[in-house]
Amino acid sequence: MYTVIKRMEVSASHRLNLSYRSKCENLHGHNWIITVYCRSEELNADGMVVDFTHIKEVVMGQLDHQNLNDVLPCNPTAENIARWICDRVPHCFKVEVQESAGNTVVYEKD
Ligand SMILES: Nc1nc2c(c(=O)[nH]1)N=C([C@H](O)[C@H](O)COP(=O)(O)OP(=O)(O)OP(=O)(O)O)CN2
Ligand SMILES: [Zn+2]
Repeated sequence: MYTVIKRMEVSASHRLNLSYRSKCENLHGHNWIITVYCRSEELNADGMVVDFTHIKEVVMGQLDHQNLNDVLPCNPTAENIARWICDRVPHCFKVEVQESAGNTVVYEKD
């Protein structure tokens, strides 16, 4: 079994739509540290599970320096960001989204 791990820093903005009053309803930014895990028993013809560059294109290409409310079709919480990435990267089984030093979400496929 091979595991590819790609870590990236995404600078972006968001505002959360919440059912309670919160400062997070206001537009603000984070430097999210995003770690993507991909796993496969087999390598492709290029000898890879998935190219690091492809993972970067999916994540950075679509999220970096964007307003995540304009990109995700749902509330851009760390949980939804993690799921959104996992659904788009080939062979991805886990995504960690660290919003700040003390706040991290992990999404894993069943
Ligand atoms: N489960 C989640 N909780 C919260 C999320 C989230 O995505 N998932 N997101 C937010 C907001 O993005 C908010 O901007 C977080 O702001 P922050 O200042 O980091 O939050 P805290 O004050 O709780 O963090 P400290 O590290 O304690 O300063 C809020 N919640
Ligand atoms: Zn936030």
